[in-house]
Amino acid sequence: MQNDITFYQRFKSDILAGLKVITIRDNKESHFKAGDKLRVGTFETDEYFCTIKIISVTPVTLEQLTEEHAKQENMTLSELKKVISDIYPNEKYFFVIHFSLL
Ligand SMILES: CC(=O)Nc1ccn([C@H]2C[C@H](O)[C@@H](CO)O2)c(=O)n1
Repeated sequence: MQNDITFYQRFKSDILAGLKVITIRDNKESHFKAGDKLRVGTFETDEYFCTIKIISVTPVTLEQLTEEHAKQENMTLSELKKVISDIYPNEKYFFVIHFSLL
C-alpha cells in the first residue's frame, strides 16, 4: 500500500518515540485535514514505519516560528529554522501539521 507522507530517515526514531509531533511543510503538502489517518514512510526508501492521525494544519511563516514549535520538533529554534531553510530554500509560507502517533 502507498504511503501518504514521508519523513527523512533521521527523524524516524523521534516520531516513533513521540518526541516529534509536528512537521512543517510547504503548500504542496498542506492538503491534509484534521482526522486524516496517514501512512508514514521514509523519504529515502519509502519504507512504511507508522501511521499518524492529523490533529490540525495551521499556516505559519518562518518568522512566526517559536520555541514551542521547536520543542514539538524536538529541536532548538535555530536548528528548526536551519532545517526548514535547507529543505525549502526559497519558501516563506508554510503549514504546521500537528499529528499524533496511532
Ligand atoms: C520531501 C520533503 O520535503 N520531506 C520532508 C520535509 C520536512 N521534513 C521534516 C523536517 C523537519 O523536522 C520538519 C519541518 O520541515 O519536517 C521531513 O522529514 N521530510
